[in-house]
Formats: sequence, C-alpha cells, structure tokens
Amino acid sequence: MARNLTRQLALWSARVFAAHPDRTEPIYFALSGEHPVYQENAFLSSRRIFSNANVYSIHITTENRFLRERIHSMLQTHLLSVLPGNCALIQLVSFLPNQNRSVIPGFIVQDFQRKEETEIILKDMAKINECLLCSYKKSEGADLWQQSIWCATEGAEVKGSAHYIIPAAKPAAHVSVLNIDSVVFHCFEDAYAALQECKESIPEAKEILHLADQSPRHMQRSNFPVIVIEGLDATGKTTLTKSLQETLKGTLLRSPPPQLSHWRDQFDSQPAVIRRAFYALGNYITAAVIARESEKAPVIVDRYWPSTTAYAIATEVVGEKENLPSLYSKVYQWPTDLLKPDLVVVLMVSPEERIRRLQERGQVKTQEEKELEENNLFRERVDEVYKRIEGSICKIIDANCPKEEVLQQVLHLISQYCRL
Ligand SMILES: Nc1ncnc2c1ncn2[C@@H]1O[C@H](COP(=O)(O)OP(=O)(O)O)[C@@H](O)[C@H]1O
Ligand SMILES: Nc1ccn([C@H]2C[C@H](O)[C@@H](COP(=O)(O)OP(=O)(O)O)O2)c(=O)n1
Repeated sequence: MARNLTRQLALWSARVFAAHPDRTEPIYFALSGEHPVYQENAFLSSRRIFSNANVYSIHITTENRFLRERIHSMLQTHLLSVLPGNCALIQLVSFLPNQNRSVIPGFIVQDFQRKEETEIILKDMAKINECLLCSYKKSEGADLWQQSIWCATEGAEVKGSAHYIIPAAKPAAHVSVLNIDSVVFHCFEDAYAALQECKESIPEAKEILHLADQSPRHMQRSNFPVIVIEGLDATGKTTLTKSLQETLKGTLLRSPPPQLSHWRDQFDSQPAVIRRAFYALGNYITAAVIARESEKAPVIVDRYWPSTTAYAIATEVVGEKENLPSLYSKVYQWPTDLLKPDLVVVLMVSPEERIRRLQERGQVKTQEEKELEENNLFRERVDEVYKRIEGSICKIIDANCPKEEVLQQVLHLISQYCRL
C-alpha cells in the first residue's frame, strides 16, 4: 500500500497562493528514481519552496472523488485558521505524467519558524482525515532535499519511503487534463456512479438518481428535427430559441429540464465531479423528452451535452486555451448512448458585444480588471471547446448581428441540415 502511494507522489505541480500570491505558474519537481531530469529553472523553484523552512506536504488519497474534493476544501479553510503565523500554505497536485486519474490533491506547508507545534497539528489533521503526510529534510552536504512519508493509520514513518527531490521537465500534458475524466462523463453509467458516491451526504442526489432510473434510455430522435442552441451566457440563446419555436411551430426544451432546475443552486455549490454529474444526468433525462416530443413537432433545445462538456472542461483546465486536451481527445466526442440532435448551433459574439448585452440586462456592473482578465481566458476556453466538438452536426455562427439576421442564418442552416 505505502509503496503504491509513494509511486503516486512521483511528480508534483505546486500552485503558490499564500507564500507568493503573485506566483500562479505551476512549478514541477520529481522524486528520485522516477523521473531523473534536471532543469535549472525548476531547480530554483524547488529551492524557493524548500530552503529556510520546515516543509511538509499533505496528500488526500481517498478514492471517493466527492470526499476528496470535500476534504480538500475543508482542510484549506481549517489549515489557514489553525496553522501558526509565519506558516505558508501552498496548493499542491501530485500526479504521474501522462497518466489519467493519477491526480492527488493536497497542500505544502512551509513553517519558517520551524515550530514543533506545526508538526503536531499536521499529524493530528492527517489522522482525522486519513491523509498522507510527508516531511522534508536537507541532505548533509548536498543541495538536495529528502522526503519521508508519515502514515496516519500506522502513526509512524513508512519504512523505506525516503526519496530525493529532483527538478523535472514540464510534462507534455497539463496536469488539469489528467483529471478531465472525473468531470466529463462518456456514458450514463459513469455519471450515475459519480452521483452515487455522494448520495449519503446529499439526499437530493437520490432523487436525481431516481428520476434517471425512471427515464427511458437509448432513445432516438423521431420524425421531426432536433436543433440544439448553444453558446455562452448572453449570446442570445433565449431570444433565438423563442423565435425558432414560433417560426418552426416547434417544442422548446432546455437542459437541465424543469423538474431538475430547482436543484441547480444546490448542485452548483458541490465539488466539480458532483456538479457535472448532475448536468450530465439532466441531459439523459432531457433526451427521453426530446425523443417523445420529436414524434409530434420540431424540437428546439436550449443547452444540452455541448454545454455540459464545454463548461466542465473550461472550468477544470486553467490558463490559456493551449492547456486544453488535445484536438483528438475523446472528451470532445458525443457519448454513443446519448440521443444526438440533427444540428447544434453555437452562437458566438465578441467579448465587447457580450459585455454590452450583459450590461443591458443589468449584469457585470463593477468587475475588477483582474477578474475580467480571468473571465476572458475562461470564455476563450469555453468557445474553444465548442469549436473542438464541432463536427458534422455542430455549426458555429457569428451572432454579433441583429436578432433577425441571427434567426435567418440559423434557418438557413436548418434548411441545409434538417428534414422539415
Ligand atoms: N442578435 C442580438 N443583437 C442584440 N441584442 C441581442 C441579440 N440577441 C439577444 N440580444 C439581447 O441580449 C441579451 C441576452 O440575450 P439572451 O437571449 O437572454 O441570451 P442567453 O439566453 O444566451 O443568455 C438580451 O437582453 C437580448 O435581448
Ligand atoms: N445542459 C447543461 C446546461 C447548463 N450547464 C451549466 C454550464 C454552466 O455552468 C451553467 C450555464 O447555465 P445558465 O442557465 O447560467 O446559462 P444561460 O443563462 O442559459 O446562458 O449551467 C451544463 O453544464 N449543462
């Protein structure tokens, strides 16, 4: 067991948020034997973390994804309040390069005053939460740090667990990409299993699971076309879907469906795996309604699987859109067990026009420059994912033009791609 865990801690990326709030770039270093690569810049970064302080790391190793995220956020709040002054808390992600689902979240604690009290607090906390705690010592006469693992359940150091820290090259895949499978579900069973992990703590999850159980599965669209409208908030989806409903004399649906919408606030505040599983199951429940309604009239759907996927990926991945999973990743592929529409139209507007529309609606009044900058990157990531899932059924249109022109563009696409 301990051997296995040691292997899991092979390569790290740390995001500093307490000691150096201006530093958000990940820094990488590896443990000896696993990835013996030396790089000057990375070496300086690990030096900055390990010199002049007693250093510990905490790793949340539970397999339950819901508990893992819960413990992580609870530990963060708790550590910030109980650690002695002069300690810094740094977010840490351990992972094996290029290995999906190898990500283990955690923290680095730097104690600049080298107090015994800090170690006692951390050992107690690791015991309660069944976390793994590591401490670091500088090797005699060498510019190297050595890691020892302390096992909470055994209350002792794990024998033979010592490793040296060595700087490592930046891995090919961004660490956030390795965790994507936790938030993008490729089939009904995956999303269902994720909600099951939390059903004892969140009673509403049982109700969603029950609704999903009752919903007919593997439904196909019927005689009439099914058109999905997608895009960021305020790109004009509500306006366009209403016009399409009137013009095509169709049925207007949205995902999540009305019977789930009153649970949205509750699930939006849950760890990402649970939040995304909620929306994913919402799509499967909507699919059954789409199938039924498309027997009677054209169906227009306001948001569906592309929203779930685009927001899940864009939230999980940080920074530039270059960090997104590669173009050919299976995360962009439509799940084979989910009803596929005839056409998906993605509305795209310029950031300026979108802000103008939000302001007209009375939103985004006073946002700090920095926050806006991060929003810009987020918007770019969402739009980029939409582009990457663009396939034979997914079409992107420029929706900066007046409402009537947007409608005409979409009607033209419908006449090209759907049997009316
Ligand atoms: N093509 C358009 N040109 C100008 N304003 C638009 C256009 N489409 C929608 N709007 C306005 O922009 C705002 C956001 O539109 P809405 O349809 O609610 O977007 P969404 O449903 O995507 O959030 C509304 O005030 C709407 O009247
Ligand atoms: N099928 C869906 C629908 C929405 N979502 C998520 C994605 C975002 O976090 C929000 C966006 O929904 P919201 O209702 O705010 O969007 P609009 O106001 O309709 O533009 O919901 C989803 O994941 N899957």
